Formats: sequence, C-alpha cells, structure tokens
Amino acid sequence: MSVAVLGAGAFGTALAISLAKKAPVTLWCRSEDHANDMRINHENTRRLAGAPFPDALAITSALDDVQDHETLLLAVPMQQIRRFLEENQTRLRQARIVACCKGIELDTGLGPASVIQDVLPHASVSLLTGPSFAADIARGLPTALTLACADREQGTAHQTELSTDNLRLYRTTDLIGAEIGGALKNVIAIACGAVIGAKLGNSARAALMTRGYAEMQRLALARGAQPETLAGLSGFGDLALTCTSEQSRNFRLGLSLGRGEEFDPSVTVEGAATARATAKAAAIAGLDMPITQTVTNLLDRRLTIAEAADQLHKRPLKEE
Ligand SMILES: NC(=O)C1=CN([C@@H]2O[C@H](COP(=O)(O)OP(=O)(O)OC[C@H]3O[C@@H](n4cnc5c(N)ncnc54)[C@H](O)[C@@H]3O)[C@@H](O)[C@H]2O)C=CC1
Ligand SMILES: O=C(CO)COP(=O)(O)O
Repeated sequence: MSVAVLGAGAFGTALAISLAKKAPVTLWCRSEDHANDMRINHENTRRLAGAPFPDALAITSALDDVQDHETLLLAVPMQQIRRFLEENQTRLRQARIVACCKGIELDTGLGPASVIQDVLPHASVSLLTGPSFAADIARGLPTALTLACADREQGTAHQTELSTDNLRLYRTTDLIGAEIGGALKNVIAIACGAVIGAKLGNSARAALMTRGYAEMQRLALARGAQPETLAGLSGFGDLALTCTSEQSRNFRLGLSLGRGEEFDPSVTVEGAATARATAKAAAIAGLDMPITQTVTNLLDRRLTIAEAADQLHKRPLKEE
C-alpha cells in the first residue's frame, strides 16, 4: 500500500497521522514554507497543534513526490477542489482518488466525488466521510467512517487500506447518498448552532435535526440515493455529531449567528457555501428545503433569528 494525503489542513493531517501508524504515508501541502515548518516541528502547528507526527509520515510540497502513490486522499476544502484538480489534471488523470471533503459546489450543485469525476473522467473516485473530528482521529480515539465507492472491488480495497487501529470503515456503493449526507449535515449544524446561540432550546434543536434529516433525504432520494445510506454514518451519524458539539466549526458559526457575534471568516465552514448551493439546486429541482433556505437567509442577513424561527414555525401544517 502507498497512500498520500493531498492537503495539510486539520483533517488531512489527522488522517495522515492515523495511517502512518500502520504504513508510510506522504502528506502534501501547497506551500514549502508550511512543509518546512512541519518537518522542523514534527507537527502541524498551523492546523492541528498538539498532534505529533509518527516517524513514517513524510512531508512534501512537490506534487511529483506523490503522483505515483497508489491512493491519493484529497483533503482540500470543497470549493477549492475543482481548481486544484484542473491545475494538476495531467498528473492526476488516472489516479485513485478518495475525496475527504464535505460539501456541494456552488456553481454546479455537485458533491466532491462528482466534481472529481467531472474533471478527471479516467480517475477512480471514492469518498471517505462520516462523523469524525480531526482532533479525535489524531489522538487515536475510536472513529467509524463510511467509504463510498461505486466499484465494489475498489471500495473493498480502500476499506482495508484505510482502516487503522482507530479508524473503522464501513463500505457502501452509494456515492451520491454519502456525498449528500456529509454535505447537508453541515447546513443543519449551522441552523442548530443558531437556535442554541439564541437560547431557543434543545427541543428546537431536536426539531431542526429531524426536519433537517428529512431535507437531506429529500435531496438525496431525488438524486437517486438509497435511503439507508442517509440513516448511516455519513448521514444520521454525522448529523448527530455536528449538531451537538462545539468542536464543530459549522455549529460554532451558527452559535455566533444566534448570539449576534462576528465569526472569523478565515475558518473553514463548508456549510455556508453548501447552504447556498443547495438552496439553488433545490429551487431548480422544485424541492422544498425550508431549513436550508432559512440558513442562507440568515447567512446573508436577510432574516434575523427571531424572524427565521417565526417563519419556519408558521409554515402551513402538514403530515410528517
Ligand atoms: N476538520 C475536521 O474535523 C474534519 C474536516 N472534514 C472535511 O475536510 C475538508 C478540509 O477541512 P479541514 O482540513 O478541516 O480544513 P482546514 O481549514 O484545517 O485546512 C484546509 C487546508 O486546505 C488547504 N487548501 C486550501 N485551498 C487549497 C488549494 N487550492 N490547494 C491546496 N490546498 C488548499 C489549506 O492550505 C489548508 O491547509 C473539509 O471539506 C471538511 O469538511 C471532514 C471531517 C472532519
Ligand atoms: O465534518 C466534521 C465532523 O464529522 C467536522 O465538522 P466541522 O467542519 O463543522 O468542524
């Protein structure tokens, strides 16, 4: 096995640390300055401080060093992946890529695996997703994830290759379901953070999680996903984690909205662009996704929290 991780953010670094306890791994980042920093400190102080690197973790900023690895884990934020792939198309044309990001692309409404397929039609594409905080993985805490790959044989190979002492991978062939679950749970987490920040209570949060799950299913089923995928780690599992923990950046953005505080714009919060992309895609497809739409209205300051809660609460009564 030879695995390289592309993107030295918190998640890419955590995966590289876990995998390097089993076999040599190369972690690529785009800046030589950052690479040097990590080589000197044996740690990614910029994104995942306090998580020391195992000896078998090599660092590089040269893509030539990683293009011949058997498997490439792509851990770059969602809205950046198309440009990254286009810039490196020649090197990655036939690669085996496992997307490790969560989101929906603003311009196209596509998830990460679909964007890779779009840019690199000859690449093998899988998705690693599910409830997991980078800091937990790096500390060696037990974590269960979903490995989605349309090709069952390839999916099984990745499942074996990427399972470690603390990462237990389950397999599915339903890429679309896994993409949508991982993307939309972040939107619902923003909404949940907002109700907690505004002190609207845990009952309101439970209502948003449940009705948010209904929205996740609505979009996923319209795109051909299997309902059981949404009930799994990549859907329900990640929704439960992200909507209930202040470790989540999406939840924390929501908290700030609810409290009327500013939020650091440099923090990676995938749910913001994903809410806008999904609201647009849902409008085109004629799907009713009121929580997603409300999150975009909150983010764009078209509604106050009180107005948003009122608007959702006073929608026409319906069957569950
Ligand atoms: N942090 C976490 O706990 C988890 C994150 N994820 C997902 O992983 C993805 C990445 O998130 P994080 O690692 O947390 O973000 P992060 O904010 O810690 O790091 C993002 C990294 O991407 C790099 N980057 C940005 N644009 C790039 C480009 N064009 N080319 C190359 N590198 C680029 C940045 O330099 C930075 O190192 C997101 O989609 C996130 O949803 C998934 C599960 C857990
Ligand atoms: O995806 C995650 C947990 O599964 C990480 O959540 P945040 O991106 O909100 O921090």
